[in-house]
Amino acid sequence: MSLRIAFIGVGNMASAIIGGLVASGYPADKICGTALNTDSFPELEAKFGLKMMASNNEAIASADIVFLCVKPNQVRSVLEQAADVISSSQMYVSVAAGVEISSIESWLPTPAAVVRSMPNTPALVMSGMSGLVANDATTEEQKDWITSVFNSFGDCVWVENETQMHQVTALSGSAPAYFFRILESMIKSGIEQGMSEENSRKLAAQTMLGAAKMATEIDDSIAQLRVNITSPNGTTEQALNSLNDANIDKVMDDAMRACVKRSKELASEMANS
Ligand SMILES: NC(=O)C1=CN([C@@H]2O[C@H](COP(=O)(O)OP(=O)(O)OC[C@H]3O[C@@H](n4cnc5c(N)ncnc54)[C@H](O)[C@@H]3O)[C@@H](O)[C@H]2O)C=CC1
Ligand SMILES: O=C(O)[C@@H]1CCC=N1
Repeated sequence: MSLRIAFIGVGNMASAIIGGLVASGYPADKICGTALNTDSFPELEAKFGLKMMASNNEAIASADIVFLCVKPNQVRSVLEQAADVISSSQMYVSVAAGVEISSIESWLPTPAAVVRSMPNTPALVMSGMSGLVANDATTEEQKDWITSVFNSFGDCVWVENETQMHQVTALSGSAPAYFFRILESMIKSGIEQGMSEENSRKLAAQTMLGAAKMATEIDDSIAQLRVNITSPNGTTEQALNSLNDANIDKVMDDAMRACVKRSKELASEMANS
């Protein structure tokens, strides 16, 4: 029997997860969701087949598993307002960046299984990547169930300790945006050099997909995959020299560290809210 799932805050991230779940065959009649904008309900119901509800508490009361998909600063009020309908037999799964398990535990009226996740939007196209960590109340069976849910829209890893969720955020949660930013620059340059936007986008984006497939499916080191393309004194070497001159390692390290820094700030803001 499929467990009943409530998604509190159906926006970008919840839509991506729900889309993956439904596409993988999870029965949509076991899924409900809430959002502030009730005008979006007909479209969401038509798209996913789930039931949208105006009341978080009704949705939470009806569920075995509650996905907390509101913005980080909303998690506390959602849980505190639902105190009367929360039970210790439910499992709470948060996607909120920077919100620590101990904060969620302190906002729940009763001890319960809590999983903290950091998914990413490629879940929309079944290519998501998520980091997961659970509290001690979460059983191995519940973890297996969560693994299968997160695998339904991509892949996932359980991290060794919760602190590593900051690095997960930098490596995968926020990272699709870095790759989109790089694509934007490549496409812009292609257009400025006379290519159509359509061809520039197709050439660059399909190449990013192909490179990612090679990086995930071929056992060679990433450096070796790069070397295989780089003929001595050829075209690639010139492009890589330009990236190295711009100190690409430092650019990416700075970006990752800025992401981790904000994730830590969010965690302490949420813990003290
Ligand atoms: N967008 C992303 O790439 C990722 C987002 N996240 C996390 O996912 C969470 C949601 O982010 P997005 O989906 O991007 O935001 P979003 O703004 O697209 O969605 C949030 C949804 O929550 C609803 N909402 C707000 N307050 C509510 C309340 N009190 N009760 C019920 N619904 C409420 C809004 O109507 C909206 O539908 C955040 O905590 C974020 O940290 C995590 C990983 C990746
Ligand atoms: O930017 C954010 O805060 C969220 C978390 C990871 C991706 N988006």
